[in-house]
Amino acid sequence: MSLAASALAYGYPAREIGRDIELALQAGEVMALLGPNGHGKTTLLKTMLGLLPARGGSLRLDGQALESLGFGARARALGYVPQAHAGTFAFSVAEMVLMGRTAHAGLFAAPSAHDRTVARAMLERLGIAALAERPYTEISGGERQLALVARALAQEPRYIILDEPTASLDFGNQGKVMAQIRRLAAEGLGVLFTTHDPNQALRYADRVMLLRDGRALASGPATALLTQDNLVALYGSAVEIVRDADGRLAFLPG
Ligand SMILES: Nc1ncnc2c1ncn2[C@@H]1O[C@H](COP(=O)(O)OP(=O)(O)OP(=O)(O)O)[C@@H](O)[C@H]1O
Repeated sequence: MSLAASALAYGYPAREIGRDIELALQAGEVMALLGPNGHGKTTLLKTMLGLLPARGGSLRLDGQALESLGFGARARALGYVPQAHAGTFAFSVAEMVLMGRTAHAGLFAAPSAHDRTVARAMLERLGIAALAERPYTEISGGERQLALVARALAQEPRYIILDEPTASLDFGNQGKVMAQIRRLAAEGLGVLFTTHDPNQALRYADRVMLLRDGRALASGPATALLTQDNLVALYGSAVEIVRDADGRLAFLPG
């Protein structure tokens, strides 16, 4: 069971962003994608989700060509947490999360009691049940981010792809969301997330891909690849390293 890219080239109609991507996200594992701003992380995620057409190579979802699957089959399998955005329509947070169930119920079907139970459980899981009746447009950026994670979980996907899931979260909520990510993998989901924090990748990811200029500088076990030399090569700037008495590492920029 995997979401796999082979010789993948990706980008926009008028512009290639990256190529030669070999990636197989297995069920039950957490993979982090790291790279400098503007080097193709979001574009690669959208391509893996089938939201942007691949420019070359292949994508397979549990062995089947991604493009051969209908929208519904893809939506049931792949959950997406985009970067938090302001949102335009004043749906309540509960309604927003319930929309995650449309992959199961169909766009025009009324949500069932089960759909409502799942959506409610995900609000509680993310600690935002108290926001259920608030308009999505009137909650904070971090609260929106938690609601987007709850919506993707309400979909009950087999793989979940998160674009900077902790970017606007406070310290406590960063830990909560990352703990959820590990829990989802323990429950059998494949999890792929982008982050600008190598420490987060080191702590929570099994494997990492280091993306520079749209290509993989390296891909493999997080503990083996997250080294000072690799991070200097990835970001093109100085990286400091600190080590505690037990030998645990942390990276600092500059
Ligand atoms: N719709 C688009 N059409 C054409 N080019 C785009 C489009 N969206 C993004 N780009 C370009 O694609 C490149 C990669 O952008 P992308 O958003 O994938 O980078 P990223 O690594 O996710 O960046 P960040 O860490 O800043 O979020 C950038 O040069 C960006 O300007």
